[in-house]
Amino acid sequence: MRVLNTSNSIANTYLAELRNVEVQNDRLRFRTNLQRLGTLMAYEISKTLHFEEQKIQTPLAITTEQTISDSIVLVSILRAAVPFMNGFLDVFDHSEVGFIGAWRKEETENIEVALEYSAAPNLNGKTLILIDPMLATGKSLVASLNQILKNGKPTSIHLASVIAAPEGIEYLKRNIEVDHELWTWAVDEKLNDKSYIVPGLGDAGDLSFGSKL
Ligand SMILES: O=P(O)(O)OC[C@H]1O[C@H](OP(=O)(O)OP(=O)(O)O)[C@H](O)[C@@H]1O
Ligand SMILES: O=c1cc[nH]c(=O)[nH]1
Ligand SMILES: [Mg+2]
Repeated sequence: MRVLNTSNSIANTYLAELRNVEVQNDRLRFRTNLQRLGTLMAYEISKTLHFEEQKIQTPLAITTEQTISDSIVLVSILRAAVPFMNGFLDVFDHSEVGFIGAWRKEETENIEVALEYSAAPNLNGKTLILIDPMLATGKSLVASLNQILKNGKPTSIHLASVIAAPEGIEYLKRNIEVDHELWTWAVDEKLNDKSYIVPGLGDAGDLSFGSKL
């Protein structure tokens, strides 16, 4: 697991604004901060990918650069992952993109996750980045990963989160057998009796897009 928010950087300011109940009134800022954290995390992940030398003709001469050789597939878990995913897509602009519709059926200590929509490309030989900003119980992420792996065998798997609860991290350890790397900006204290992350930030989907029926 890589927790990125361990040193001072502008990411702390974005995260602070995301958590701040007053700043949260500005939905555009909330989505923008998720997107910025997606951009910065994508940059950090890029440092762990594979590179190959590419010959480039500039207007003046031929030179070489090391460019990423991975075929990246971004898969985002609706809804809350959409703004966070947009940051990844800004960085990995040639990626293929998939979506999974997962939602927590009732918000209790023992939530169940419903999977209703799945659209993703073939994953054989690809680098999969599965994106969901909130890792609470971990059930959405595990159910989505199991679903998406029906599309093939990626070469590597990155799970991208903004805030993770210790309970969710444990759940991933117990329920994901394939090799993967979990990335997060913060590990919070715990879950409450409705399986919300504390201190967390509230409901990321509602804060991004409004409440649902
Ligand atoms: O780790 P878990 O306990 O599964 O919780 C995390 C999930 O909860 C939220 O989804 P939600 O069901 O609220 O849907 P939304 O994104 O549409 O709001 C969030 O977007 C994650 O997908
Ligand atoms: O704290 C939480 C837990 C799940 N989903 C959210 O959006 N927030
Ligand atoms: Mg929600």
